[in-house]
Amino acid sequence: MTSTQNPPHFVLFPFMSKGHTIPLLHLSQLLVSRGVTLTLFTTKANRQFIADFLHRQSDSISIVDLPFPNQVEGIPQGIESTDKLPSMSCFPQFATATKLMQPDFEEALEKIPHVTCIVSDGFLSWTLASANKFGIPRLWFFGMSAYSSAISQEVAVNRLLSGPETDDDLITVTRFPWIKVTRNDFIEPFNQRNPTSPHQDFVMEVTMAMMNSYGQIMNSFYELEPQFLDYLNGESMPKAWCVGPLSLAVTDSSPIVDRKPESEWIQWLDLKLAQGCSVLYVAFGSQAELSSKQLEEISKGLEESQVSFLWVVRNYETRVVDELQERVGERGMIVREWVDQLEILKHESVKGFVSHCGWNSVLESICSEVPILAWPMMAEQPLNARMVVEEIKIGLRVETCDGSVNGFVTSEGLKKMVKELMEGEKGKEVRKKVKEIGEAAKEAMAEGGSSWRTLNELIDELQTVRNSKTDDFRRSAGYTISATSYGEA
Ligand SMILES: O=c1ccn([C@@H]2O[C@H](COP(=O)(O)OP(=O)(O)O[C@H]3O[C@H](CO)[C@@H](O)[C@H](O)[C@H]3O)[C@@H](O)[C@H]2O)c(=O)[nH]1
Repeated sequence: MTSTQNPPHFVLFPFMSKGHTIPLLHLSQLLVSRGVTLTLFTTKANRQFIADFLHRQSDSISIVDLPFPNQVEGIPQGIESTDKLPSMSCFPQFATATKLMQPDFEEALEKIPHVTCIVSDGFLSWTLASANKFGIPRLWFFGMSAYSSAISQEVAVNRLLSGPETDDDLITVTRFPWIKVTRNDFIEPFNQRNPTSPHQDFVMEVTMAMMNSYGQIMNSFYELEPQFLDYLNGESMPKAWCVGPLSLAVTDSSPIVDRKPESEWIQWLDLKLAQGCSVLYVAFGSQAELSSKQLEEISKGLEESQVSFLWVVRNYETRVVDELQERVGERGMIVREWVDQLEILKHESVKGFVSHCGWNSVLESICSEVPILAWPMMAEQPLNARMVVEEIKIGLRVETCDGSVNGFVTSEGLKKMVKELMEGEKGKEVRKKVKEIGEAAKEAMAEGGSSWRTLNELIDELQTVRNSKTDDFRRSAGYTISATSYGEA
């Protein structure tokens, strides 16, 4: 690292959603191990989760909690995290409400001397205005893969979704012609022929802030998706810095991770290992919503597959899962609490993962060398599922009854693919592949690896920029893009 006047101090502001917060907490750990001090912004109700995640004794991290806006239409009082929302349809109101935090954020920012940069979630686009006010470079973090970012960009720029007759027609992605997508791979407002909605305004604000920021931090590693990362870095976008998989920041000797006493489910996994049983882990992230009918089919499919399974459920109808637990006895375990997913995936008995393909889950599966049975449910998950199955080939896909990306999955469709993943020939192939990619991930994060070097370069570059004579750091990045020029692209 270059010798400088002021030691590096990063401000981190994660979005109030577990899938967006956790990777930034892992990044905190990597930054602290490189001598960076941090101020982490959150809200009062999220503080405990963050404090529990990080070691309380760490002098290098200060947590500042800001009040979450009161009386937001459609958001029940006291809800400050997307996993607690009554429904994900409230997401646009929730995300838009965060703008009201800007004055408090700026008041707190004023008191922090010598901030090197602000790393904030892509959804907190208003933090760019705050960063500009204080002359601080802003980087955004989304927690998406380069693959899904690149495909989404190509599809939007070339207006590929305005063409197909049906939502399941295959569309060739212009710059990546071996990749075919459908309109069903995208959520609102991206899947609309002529997107016009308040959600679309929110997306435009996020995009404009991204284009006028210093760069983005990506939770991925170069060797996993070189064409897609080269594409993003070749376009007129701020630079993407690939510094992951961030979950590899957690090692058994990690200084800032709290160790918890052994949980009931880890004891159950130990027992399964001793009995020589392979376990299927089933989890759909922190915010997926399942209908009662779909829940019944999953229960039936898991029961009839005859495999040992550990299923982590969230806010689901308890009757269905209680009955399943009774029927399968000790062959299966259903957990309703927040678990340490990484610890589960790393357990030697776990040999398969039925996943919604949230990007953190995909990376955690890669790092634990566990193949995936992909069942995308929302957000960019259908694209992640395509990447997992068709591009990097570390997983299979559940069968939907109509063959559509987001179709209903029957117990038969689930059972058949669970058996293939755990016992079949295709399962063997993806298991071999995920092992290779898992090893490459560890190399990328180890000393001298691509992600290790990139993070060092990023810290050095930001330090140089901040300690240079000019305050206009944006000039060195060489871009200022207006809403009009993006709209015309
Ligand atoms: O009981 C639990 C449940 C979840 N997790 C962790 O929570 C995170 C969940 O992240 P992810 O697998 O990405 O799922 P979501 O919470 O659904 O993530 C949101 O954010 C991701 C990153 O932007 C997107 O890829 C997803 O589509 C979006 O739904 C992972 O680190 C899990 O290990 C736990 O540790 N314990």
